[in-house]
Amino acid sequence: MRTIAEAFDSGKLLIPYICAGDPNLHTTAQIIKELDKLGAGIIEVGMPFSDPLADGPVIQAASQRALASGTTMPKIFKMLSEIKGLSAPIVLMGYINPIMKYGESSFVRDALACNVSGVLIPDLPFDEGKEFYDMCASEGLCPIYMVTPNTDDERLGQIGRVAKGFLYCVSLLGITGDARGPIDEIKSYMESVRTHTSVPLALGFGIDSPEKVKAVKPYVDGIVVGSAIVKIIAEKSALGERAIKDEVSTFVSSFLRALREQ
Ligand SMILES: O=P(O)(O)OC[C@@H](O)[C@@H](O)c1c[nH]c2ccccc12
Repeated sequence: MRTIAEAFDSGKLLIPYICAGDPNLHTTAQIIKELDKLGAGIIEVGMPFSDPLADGPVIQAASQRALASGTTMPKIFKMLSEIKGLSAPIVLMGYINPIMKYGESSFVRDALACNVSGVLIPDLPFDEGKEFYDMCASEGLCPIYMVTPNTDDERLGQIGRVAKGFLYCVSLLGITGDARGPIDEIKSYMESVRTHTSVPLALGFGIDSPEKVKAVKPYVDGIVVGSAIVKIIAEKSALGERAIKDEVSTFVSSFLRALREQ
């Protein structure tokens, strides 16, 4: 498996997000392997939570389905530990409550044991989470920080200096799956973030078509696509694992083509 830095060295990355356990963990493992095979640069794996406040209706519903199918953190770790030979690094996305319940240091230890490269916690701001994030960084698990179009220069500077792996630039003030993203001023937004950090910049929220990929790719190093993929998984769920995998594959391939086309 590559490191996050090695992944970005290979070019601009597509970073698909899926929710672990939606519709079940066996299917999640198959989708992860398929995304890796297609050329996903990094794979963001969400840990379902009952109250996912940064998420829009599509990912909220996925979280509910995943919890209903019996998904827990130990089972997610087990699923990840059984996948061999991935080249895309895995970033775990989750809310702080379940991580605290699991135990912060156990979480870091178990994530590293199944080769997780980074962790993204939308409800733990970098200053409040300093102790936890420092522990992650010193153990070799990249804390992935988020910035938004209204993060001021002082804070951008503070975050930019300590950022590890990549910086997650939220494309608008909103929640996941917001089709209005990204904001019109995307060029100046990304240029301004870039003056504050040396790590690669990934843009996410509301990027739901190959056209949007083409529009933003000059300014970014990576593009996160979540709700658009999760929607397909939901739509194909009743048809079974094979149908989900095929449909996700076709869809993600069109995004990869848009990213790679000159
Ligand atoms: O769903 P979108 O709009 O494509 O945005 C990516 C997003 O899903 C993924 O990165 C993510 C899922 N849940 C989150 C919570 C906070 C931040 C980011 C996320």
